[in-house]
Amino acid sequence: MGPGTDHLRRLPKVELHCHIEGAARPDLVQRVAARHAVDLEGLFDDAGRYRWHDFSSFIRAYDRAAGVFRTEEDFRDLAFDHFAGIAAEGAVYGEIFVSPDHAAASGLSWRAYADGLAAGIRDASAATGIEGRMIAIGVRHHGPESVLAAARLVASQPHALVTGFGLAGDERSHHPRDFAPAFRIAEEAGLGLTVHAGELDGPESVRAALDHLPVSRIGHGVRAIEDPDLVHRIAAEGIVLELCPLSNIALGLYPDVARHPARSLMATGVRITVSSDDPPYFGSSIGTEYAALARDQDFSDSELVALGRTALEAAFVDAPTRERIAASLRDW
Ligand SMILES: Nc1ncnc2[nH]cnc12
Ligand SMILES: [Zn+2]
Repeated sequence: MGPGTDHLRRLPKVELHCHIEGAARPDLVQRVAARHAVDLEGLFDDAGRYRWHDFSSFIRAYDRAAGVFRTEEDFRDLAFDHFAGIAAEGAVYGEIFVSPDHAAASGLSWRAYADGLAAGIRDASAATGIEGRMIAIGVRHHGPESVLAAARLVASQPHALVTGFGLAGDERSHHPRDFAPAFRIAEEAGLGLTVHAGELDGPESVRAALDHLPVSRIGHGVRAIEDPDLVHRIAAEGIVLELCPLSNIALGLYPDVARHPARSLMATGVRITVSSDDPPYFGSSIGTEYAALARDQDFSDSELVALGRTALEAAFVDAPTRERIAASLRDW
């Protein structure tokens, strides 16, 4: 990261968009696989990185690595590793996407899966002071029925640290209106709402999501930049974008950080935040996202802290916790 690394490391950060299964580092996956004698042949390349080359092969590797985690303790270890890691990079608050579908694929109940992850968050909080919450997601390419079942499950079994509901997976499958019933259930359960859009598909996908789903945030949303009217609408409605620049570059949306639309979106009045998405897959981390914007888009310290402030305003967290963390950003 070069000069100023320690300074940037200490700058307080807030992360809204990280998939917990996508945060599983290869060495942790190997350790947990050894517990259960799982064969990992072909999952990693010679340098020990996940092997994938496009969104579909990324999802296949992701699902295979996620399937290694089988017990409540495995998920505790995964959440602890993630939250302790981002705290070491200066994060003071983080949200993770968690997945009822992946819980089921691992042979765990939703309750055991969420309790395991919550134990990891609480242990990391005790060790570092970081706060964390979970957003349950439905997987879009598993279809509307699956997402509806996920919403019903999460709404019928509330968990103190599960404060949001969202939709991830392949944006090119199904129309947002097909998921409106699931979002209505999550909304009635009092959960914060977000949807992945404008990542694998263009601005029309973001517009359809806003037209049909009662969300306050969009996961990515970056390709809204291709439609000035839509950018204006997003700014006017105060919708917060969960930008993930290094993920976008890894998936080939933009050639490099300098040409990522983060600053352009901010300049139009859109409320932006930055996150790592799936760190070991995309060579990202919350710290390197901030450092990349500082280095390649000239974000000043106060602009970087403002990203965290926006993220905290948009966070799916109770008011006292939000206020306590906001105070730590003000003090910096
Ligand atoms: N970048 C991404 N886009 C959509 N769904 C995902 N699930 C995990 N990472 C994702
Ligand atoms: Zn994502």
